[in-house]
Amino acid sequence: MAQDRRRRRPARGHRRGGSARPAAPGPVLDLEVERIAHGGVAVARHEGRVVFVADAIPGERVAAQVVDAGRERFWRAETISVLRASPDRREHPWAEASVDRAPEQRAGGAEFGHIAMARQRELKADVLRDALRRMGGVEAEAAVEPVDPAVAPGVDPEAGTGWRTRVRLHVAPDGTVGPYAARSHTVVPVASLPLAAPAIQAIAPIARTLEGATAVDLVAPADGDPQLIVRSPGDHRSRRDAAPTITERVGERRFTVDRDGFWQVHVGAAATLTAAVQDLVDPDRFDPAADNQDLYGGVGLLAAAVGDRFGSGVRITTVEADAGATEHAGANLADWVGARAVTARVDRYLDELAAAPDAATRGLRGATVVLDPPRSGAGRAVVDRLAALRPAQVVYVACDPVALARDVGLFRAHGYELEALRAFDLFPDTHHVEAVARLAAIV
Ligand SMILES: C[S@@+](CC[C@H](N)C(=O)[O-])C[C@H]1O[C@@H](n2cnc3c(N)ncnc32)[C@H](O)[C@@H]1O
Repeated sequence: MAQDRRRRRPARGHRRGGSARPAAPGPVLDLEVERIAHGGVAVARHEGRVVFVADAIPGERVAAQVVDAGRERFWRAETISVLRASPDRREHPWAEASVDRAPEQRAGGAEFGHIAMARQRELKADVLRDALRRMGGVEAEAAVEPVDPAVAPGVDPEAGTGWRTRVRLHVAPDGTVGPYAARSHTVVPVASLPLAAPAIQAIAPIARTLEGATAVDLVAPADGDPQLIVRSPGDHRSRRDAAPTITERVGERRFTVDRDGFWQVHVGAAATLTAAVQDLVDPDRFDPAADNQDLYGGVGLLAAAVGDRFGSGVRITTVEADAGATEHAGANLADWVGARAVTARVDRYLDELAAAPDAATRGLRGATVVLDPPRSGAGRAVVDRLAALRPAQVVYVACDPVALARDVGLFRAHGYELEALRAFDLFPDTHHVEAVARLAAIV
């Protein structure tokens, strides 16, 4: 039943740029929360209409402020008080992200922090299973595994804190430094950054004002000092300037990475994905002499995982759009004479493979492909091209369950089946989850 408990207060934050907060606030509703949806919001119903409600746990009853009553089919709402708490509700480890604060003052990026860790992982598994059923057409079970403390020293997987090695803070026009509030571009001042690695917590300029800056990037590499980069409107690097680099590590293996380049965010993520890819490549289908591929390869992390698993004779090509990353991949993979790094967009690279003179007889037949696309997934353009080249198996590393599920559906239409699936809690206290799947050519 609709109850006009309280009208929305105007935001008191420090704004930069346009706000994602819609301009049509509605009533405060009393909602029974049903389940979690992709994106971390929960699903409830009000008079037949779906309401997506933030900061609520399935099984709870909450009072929630509707923030976009203008929509016909569904509304969005934010929890303003918990009327019947789930036994899994806990005190948020980040006070500034707590449901006790007004929604417009809640720090973003920790939207699951109010949920006990074990339940966070169950909810992520629910979303993954549901996406695979609806979009991939498969029933698949995968528990979301916490990061093994052995590869993330000092990080307690049951606390969900201290894991982020990359943090972007924003700077408001008055110089206030902080994260954006959830679902907005309002900079929220904070006294701490508990999800960040301790090295980042130690240098984050959250108590300072930085007038004229737009953002601050903080990076804690495995080796060397943490980095603080202040971004300003006129920033640009000459093409002739060498990009600053850092060193990351998985076990004893070192990787050179551009300081601004891509590297997995959780302190234990690179080691976790290395082990997962090594586990999910089916050795019976692996041919070291085939034209194996690491697509969306970054600086070669997962090509190295395959190389370390199958030995120095492995042939593998890592393909990446960012030329700086490919250059590092070439050096990072120097231990394998059969490894090479190519700068290309994956779809165009696959077109070139398909056009090669021996494509029909050889192509990727018998090859193993590691596929680790950005959040939007590989998509039809890449899946159709790749499947036409008939690799024996594809190990798909995915940070978005819905994009993975869509692409699993596309692969299945080409005669591939989902054979194995694991999932990892590489983003504790957020709704994000990483999955690694093996698709094998069946027909
Ligand atoms: C999720 S990251 C994975 C990188 C690497 N596998 C790792 O784990 O470190 C995705 C990578 O794909 C690259 N990328 C994005 N779109 C691409 C495209 N269309 N073709 C090739 N690479 C692309 C990005 O630059 C990024 O390095």
